[in-house]
Amino acid sequence: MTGTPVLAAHGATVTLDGTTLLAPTTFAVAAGESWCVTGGNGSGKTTLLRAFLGSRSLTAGTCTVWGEPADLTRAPHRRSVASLVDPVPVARDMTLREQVTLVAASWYGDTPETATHAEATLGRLGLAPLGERFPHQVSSGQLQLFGLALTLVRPADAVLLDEPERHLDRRRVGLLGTLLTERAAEGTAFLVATHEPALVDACVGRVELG
Ligand SMILES: Nc1ncnc2c1ncn2[C@@H]1O[C@H](COP(=O)(O)OP(=O)(O)OP(=O)(O)O)[C@@H](O)[C@H]1O
Repeated sequence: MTGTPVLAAHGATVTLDGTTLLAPTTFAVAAGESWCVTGGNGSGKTTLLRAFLGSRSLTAGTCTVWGEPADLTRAPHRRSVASLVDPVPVARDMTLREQVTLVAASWYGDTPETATHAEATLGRLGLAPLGERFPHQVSSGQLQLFGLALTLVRPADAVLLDEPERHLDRRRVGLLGTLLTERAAEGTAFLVATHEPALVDACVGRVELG
């Protein structure tokens, strides 16, 4: 790899009261690469993603974004990283379209790009026909696609996804793999914790934990 990787872990380790949450882990993800994180239940996948988010402190080693420590308090870090790791806040009284548009507007402002990105994301995830519904009026899988829409509608150098296949049928998992490949081709780095072979196949690199 030449240049600074978007995401890099060097001996990243998390222990808590003598328990190992994440064993020492080292790898690097370049711009435009999608990597998966695999391993059994409790092997540390979510812990690793949270370390890159900056919401879980390491006890040894480093997790960096563009060579800087992952730190939620730094605005450049928050600008670089989009994530669907912990549940995204959802407004009960706004439609899916309004919420996706609101997130787009927070990045693209009062420009035509806001509607363009919102509609493209809703369309790509098959949510356009459900745009006028409220969150309680869609299924679990559709709610998962909505969470992905809120994550993917914004620009990001790196996208962290924790088991994005949750509640999705085979066709939607395939769609997600395609989306990942397309967005990576535009330069975004992906780190995806998954138990889904189709998503592993869509990735160019793999970190096996446990
Ligand atoms: N707050 C906590 N206190 C103590 N142990 C924790 C805490 N959070 C997680 N753990 C432990 O850390 C380990 C790693 O958890 P983590 O959620 O990262 O695993 P995972 O690989 O994402 O698992 P899964 O596939 O089940 O989602 C587990 O053994 C878990 O029990």
